[in-house]
Amino acid sequence: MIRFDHVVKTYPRSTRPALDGIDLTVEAGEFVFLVGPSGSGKSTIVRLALCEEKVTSGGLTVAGRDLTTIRRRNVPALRREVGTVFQDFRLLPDKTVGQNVAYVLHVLGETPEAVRSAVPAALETVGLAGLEHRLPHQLSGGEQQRVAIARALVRRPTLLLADEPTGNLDPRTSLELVRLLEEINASGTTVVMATHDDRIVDTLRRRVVQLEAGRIVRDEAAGLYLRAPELTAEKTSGEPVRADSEVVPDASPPPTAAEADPLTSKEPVNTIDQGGPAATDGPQR
Ligand SMILES: Nc1ncnc2c1ncn2[C@@H]1O[C@H](COP(=O)(O)OP(=O)(O)OP(=O)(O)O)[C@@H](O)[C@H]1O
Repeated sequence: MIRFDHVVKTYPRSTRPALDGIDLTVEAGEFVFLVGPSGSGKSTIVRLALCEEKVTSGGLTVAGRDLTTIRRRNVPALRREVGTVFQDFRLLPDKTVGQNVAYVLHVLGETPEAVRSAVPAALETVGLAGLEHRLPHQLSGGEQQRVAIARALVRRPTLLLADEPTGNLDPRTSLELVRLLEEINASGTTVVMATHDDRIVDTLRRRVVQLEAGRIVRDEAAGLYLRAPELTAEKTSGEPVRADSEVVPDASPPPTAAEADPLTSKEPVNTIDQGGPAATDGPQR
C-alpha cells in the first residue's frame, strides 16, 4: 500500500533533511502508528504520501502509484483513494455536517442521489446519525473529528492517513476515536496514524514505527510508545522540548473550502505536469 525506498526529503532552504533515508513498507490492511518527538518527520511522511510534497531522492509508491513520477493530472485520483484526518479537523465552519461530508462527493461529480445516500451512511458509521444539519461549532471536538472521518470515509478510501487526529481531544474521546479507526481498519482500510499519544499506542498495541531526526529507529509489531533516551536527556537538561503528550490548541483560522479537504486543496507541490518536470525541488537523482 505504501513503500518508501531510501527516501530523503530536504525542504527548500533547510540544511538538514527532514527525512534521512527512510525505508518503510506498509501492507494493505495494516494499522501503523508513527511516533517520535516533534520535528522527527512524521508529518513529512504523511505529506509525501499525499503528494503534497515530493521526495528529494529515493522511491515512493502509494496505492500502486509511483509518486516520484506521478503527473499532476493523476494526483486527484490518488487523493480519492487516500482519506485524511488532521488534528485541527479542517471542517468548513459555515457548512452543516452533512454539507461538509457531501462537499467532496460534489467535487468528484457524484449524482445528487448518490450523495443523498452516501452522506447519512458515512455519518452512521462514525456514530453521528441525525446530526447532519448541525454546524461544526454546535459539535464537541470529538464529534467534529468524527465528521472529518466521515468525510474521509465517504469516498471509500483504501488508505487512511491520520496526522495527530486526537491532538485536540481529551483522553476518553481520543480513545473512542481511535477505536473507530480500528473498526475502519477491520473493515479493510489501511490506517497510518502519526501520534504523540502514548496512552493510545499502549492501549492498541499495533505496529509502531518510531522516528528520530528523520530516521526510523524502531519498527515493532504490537509495540509500545517508548521515548528515546535523547529526548529524556533534552528534557532534563532544561531545553524547551514539547512534551510528547502535550495538547497544542490550534490557533489557526478556519479553513477555506479549498483547504478543508486535500482532494481539493493544495496543488500537488512540484508534481510533474503534462508539460514536463516541475520547476523546483523535484527528485534529484
Ligand atoms: N515546510 C517546511 N519547510 C521547512 N522545513 C520544514 C517544513 N515542514 C517541516 N519542516 C522541518 O522538517 C522536520 C520534520 O518536520 P515534521 O513536521 O515532519 O515533524 P513531525 O514529527 O511531524 O513534528 P510534530 O510532531 O511537531 O508535528 C522538522 O525539522 C521541521 O522543522
